[in-house]
Amino acid sequence: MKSLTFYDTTLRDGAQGEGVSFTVDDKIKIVKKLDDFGIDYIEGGWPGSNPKDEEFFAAIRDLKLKHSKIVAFSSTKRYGIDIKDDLNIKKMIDSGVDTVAIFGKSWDFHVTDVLKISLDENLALIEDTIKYLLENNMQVIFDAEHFFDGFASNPTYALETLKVAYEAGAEVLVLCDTNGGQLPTQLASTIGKVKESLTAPLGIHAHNDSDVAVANSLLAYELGAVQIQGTIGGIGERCGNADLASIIPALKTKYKLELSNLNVNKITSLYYYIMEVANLVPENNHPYVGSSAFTHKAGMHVNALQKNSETYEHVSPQIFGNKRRILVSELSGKSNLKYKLQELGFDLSNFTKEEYRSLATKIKDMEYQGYQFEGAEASLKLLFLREYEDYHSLFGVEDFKIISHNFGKKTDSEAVVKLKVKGESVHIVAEGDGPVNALDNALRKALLSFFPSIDVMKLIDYKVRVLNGKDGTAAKVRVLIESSNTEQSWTTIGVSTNIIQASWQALIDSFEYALYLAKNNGSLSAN
Ligand SMILES: CC(=O)SCCNC(=O)CCNC(=O)[C@H](O)C(C)(C)COP(=O)(O)OP(=O)(O)OC[C@H]1O[C@@H](n2cnc3c(N)ncnc32)[C@H](O)[C@@H]1OP(=O)(O)O
Ligand SMILES: CC(=O)C(=O)O
Repeated sequence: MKSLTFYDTTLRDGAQGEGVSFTVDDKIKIVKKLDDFGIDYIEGGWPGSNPKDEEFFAAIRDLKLKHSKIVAFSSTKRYGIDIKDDLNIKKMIDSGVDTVAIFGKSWDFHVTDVLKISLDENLALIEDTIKYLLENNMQVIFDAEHFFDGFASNPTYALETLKVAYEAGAEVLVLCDTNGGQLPTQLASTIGKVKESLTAPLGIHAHNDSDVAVANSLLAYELGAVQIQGTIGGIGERCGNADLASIIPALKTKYKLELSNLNVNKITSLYYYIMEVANLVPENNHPYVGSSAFTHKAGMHVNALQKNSETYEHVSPQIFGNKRRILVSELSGKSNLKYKLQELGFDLSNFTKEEYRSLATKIKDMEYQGYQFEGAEASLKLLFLREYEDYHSLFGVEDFKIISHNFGKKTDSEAVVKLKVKGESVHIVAEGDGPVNALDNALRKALLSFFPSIDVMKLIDYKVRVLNGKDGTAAKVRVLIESSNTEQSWTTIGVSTNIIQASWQALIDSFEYALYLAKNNGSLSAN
């Protein structure tokens, strides 16, 4: 094995992360994505561990993969039994794969204190297991568990475990920083010494307990490792594994590797897909692939970026299928406003310097009051339309009232809203589970008879943030409402010391924006 290979263990070591529990279907979906991305090895699980992993290996047999090899994982054989009777080894062979990864003990302390056998007996476990798997036509990857701690404790023995594994027929020896305690300088020094006494192909499997698993993996590559193991998003036991969604982009752009088997431009979507399937919250500030990785807020930065993107981006987002985003906020100058408003579809050719300045001042004043436009682009767009364009809302708001009824343990709310639509006064009453729901129902009911297309609009998220907690129940709140139609979603904002008033503002913006979109795409079927 000479060229660099990527070994993904999201489905095995990733599944050892707290809160992660893949179904068989999840695992198969992830395999398809990893294969499409171009990962060389996908460690599917431990067939001897549980029925789910066993079922996964049965199901995966019929799946035609373009590139990836599926790997089954287990420990070396149990001490004191015939290998033919070792259920883990048997299930591994029966799993139907032709590549297996075996972890064996490389730390003398683990041999004496966990396996409770002699150092030589452990060497025999490694040798016998690998030879037996080869006799059963398997290719064997040897994971030298706790290799770095083992080398620090007893270098001769740690090296001996590698030599035995290699001589028995393992095709790559993976140096594992199982406890994740290695700092880059220690790790580099150990790999250097291993290379002085061994010419076998080496791999790296780094855990992230010291927050340097990515750095350690890149260093190992620099020092000649030909296999990098990791997980997408760095998920895994304790603090996780080396994150392939950082390692691969770094190898592509910093080390200038071709990586022609990998669809590096799909790594952003791969990351979000796996976080979704794993039911984990993606890190927006994840390097290279996070939605904030190329998001710029500071006015000075946005100004410079428009002159040359290299001023504030170390690499280009497009390489990873990510994109640049510009935020508008109290930290904006004219450059942010220009970029964002053009992106929102406005023609700014006649917009003057003074108009930019007055818009920036208005936004800064509103943010001082508690607004936050970076997360509420629909309200920002409406603000611009209302102030600078020949724009009229399709309805006017005259009044609203909320009454809450308490029936023992249950409270229902009733909203009365008065609108002006097409010159007509509309007076509607609607009920809801709470005041915001009642207002939403009343607005919807009032507008539906004039604009039936509003029917497809839904509220999908409602967030409240207290802005000055020290004022207790009199505190100012910021309400963000996310809504969607069949094609897109948008977020609107309201700020007030009255939560109902703040919600009402965000709701009004949300309905107004829905009608604006419908009018622009020709779906505003007015009666
Ligand atoms: C560093 C890593 O991440 S390695 C991967 C670890 N992953 C997992 O453990 C997840 C899957 N594990 C499981 O489902 C279960 O632990 C099983 C089915 C594998 C084993 O379950 P059990 O037979 O009940 O054993 P248990 O988990 O309690 O203990 C592990 C045994 O394996 C032995 N063992 C540990 N490592 C090795 C090894 N490399 N070679 C041989 N035996 C080993 C231990 O000494 C212990 O033996 P003991 O029962 O004589 O003390
Ligand atoms: C094999 C493995 O997962 C480890 O040593 O961390």
